[in-house]
Amino acid sequence: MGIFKKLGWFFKQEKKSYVIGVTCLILVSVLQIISPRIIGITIDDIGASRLTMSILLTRIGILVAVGVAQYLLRYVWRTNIWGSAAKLEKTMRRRLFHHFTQMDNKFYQKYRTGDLMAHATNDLGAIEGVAGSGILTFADSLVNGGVTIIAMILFVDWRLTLIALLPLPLLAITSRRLGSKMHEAYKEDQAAFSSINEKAQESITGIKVIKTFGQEEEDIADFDSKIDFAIGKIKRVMWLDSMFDPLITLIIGISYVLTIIFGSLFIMRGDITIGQLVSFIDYIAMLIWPMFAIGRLFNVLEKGSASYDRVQELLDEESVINEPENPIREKAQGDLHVKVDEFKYEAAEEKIDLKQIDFTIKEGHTLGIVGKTGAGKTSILKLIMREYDNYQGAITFGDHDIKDYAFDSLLTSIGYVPQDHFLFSMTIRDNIRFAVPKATEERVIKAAELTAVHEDIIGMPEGYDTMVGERGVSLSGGQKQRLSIARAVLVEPELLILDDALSAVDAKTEEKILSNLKASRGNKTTIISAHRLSSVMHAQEIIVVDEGQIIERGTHQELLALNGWYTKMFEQQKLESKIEGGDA
Ligand SMILES: Nc1ncnc2c1ncn2[C@@H]1O[C@H](COP(=O)(O)OP(=O)(O)OP(=O)(O)O)[C@@H](O)[C@H]1O
Repeated sequence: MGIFKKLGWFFKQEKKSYVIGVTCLILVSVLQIISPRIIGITIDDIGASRLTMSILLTRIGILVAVGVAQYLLRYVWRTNIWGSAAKLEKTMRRRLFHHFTQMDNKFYQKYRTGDLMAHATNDLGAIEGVAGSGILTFADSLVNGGVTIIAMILFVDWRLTLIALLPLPLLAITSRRLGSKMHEAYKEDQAAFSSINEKAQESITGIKVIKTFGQEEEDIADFDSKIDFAIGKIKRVMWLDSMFDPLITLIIGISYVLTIIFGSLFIMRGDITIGQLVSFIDYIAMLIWPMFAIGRLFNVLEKGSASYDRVQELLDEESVINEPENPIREKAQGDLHVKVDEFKYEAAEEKIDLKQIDFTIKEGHTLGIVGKTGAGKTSILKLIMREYDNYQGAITFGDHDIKDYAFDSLLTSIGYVPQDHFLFSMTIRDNIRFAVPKATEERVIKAAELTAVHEDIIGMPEGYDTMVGERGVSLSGGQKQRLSIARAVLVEPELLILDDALSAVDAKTEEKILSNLKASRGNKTTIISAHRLSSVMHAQEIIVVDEGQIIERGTHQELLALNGWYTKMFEQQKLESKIEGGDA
């Protein structure tokens, strides 16, 4: 029942619909007791030879009117209660999705995609169940059951009612016990479902790797073990659930036996008529559903409650990256100054991921960041994009610290092209104009030309209308990279960040893209992080990062003169491209 309290905010919000719905449910229950009563009276009238045609027709008329009224009332409660339940699902779905969009990297490291998907599907479905079938079964079991019992007392005999209901406490005791077990079992069941979801998502995404390494059998075995585990959990839920139904059948059976034995005695003693006993037996039949409803109610409520707790746990997670109270809403632009004294991904870890990083990029200039893999290049870029706040030092963009800007002001000024590019399941055109959905065709084409991908696109069967993503055309790594750059370039960002974004394009195309960018971006700033030194050669400043620190800095010429890591790499790469027959 705690879930009703947890969802109190929603029931308050939808008070009107629920009052109408539950009132109609009560009226249906009240109308329901009329038919057995009329049948009972009619049987007694037949026994006493009192039944005339006009009485019979009047009673048939009443039965029809009751039937029609029930039909209409049922329609009203259904639309009100089911309609509200759908609203709850929509509200929770939006709340959860909005929360997902607000969360930081740590959140996505903690929760896997499959787990989040399980929350957004199964759990929300179970919560909706409370507002729909939960309320229905709750009202039905209480109202229907209550009204029927009152009818039994009023129209037949209170003693017989008491006798027939003797087995009921058994139901109450068992329901209480099973309820708490069900809550725990369902929580475990949902956690197991999350882990299947995670596994399925990972296996589908990584299917190429699995196949390449011939790990299909192992992956299937792993999946099987997860399914077996989940089935064990589901079985327990079903086992607990299935305890209710036989119990209810048993209780009803005992009630029938008691009714026949004591009802016959009461007739013989002249306390009730045969017609009243017939009505009574009808009323007992009418108690079957409310009793089953109680069983289902516990199931629905415990599932809903466990799911609500799971979803609430996600909603309670707070992002550590937040906007200040009065954020700066002007567009971030100007010189970029990065001064990071120390940064660790995990405060508890000893390893320092960045230290003494200090550089300024003048507005309109280009900075190159190079260094071996794992040196800290991407980490610097992540800090500029405010993915982490827990560093010592300050990063200013224009006149303000990046932490003082509204997210929108800072992030719309930055066009970021990550190493692991991601294209959506939409047309090439929509992928390019993702951040500016209303961009004209000219702007889209210009962005594609700048990034040397236009020719590739028009060579595709449906040109810019070609679908990409999971269900679309297969693109090469280089094409994907160039589309990702086009998407960022179209925004004309104040700061364009290319994070090893040209690694899959050949040296000639890279040169073309870089010179296009240089010519088109005027006084806008660019950061290029790369392994291939030819990507950064023309930058006004290049920093060499190693183990989270800047070990060399200067222009291409200055760095060559240093005769350090940069020079060594440059010579090595020149040799490699000569061997490959390239001309970079
Ligand atoms: N989310 C994270 N949590 C903890 N450590 C991380 C995280 N991301 C990166 N690191 C660590 O920070 C260090 C620097 O990584 P970073 O990705 O910045 O290197 P990089 O120079 O961009 O490497 P590459 O050229 O291979 O992309 C690495 O030791 C890496 O393991």
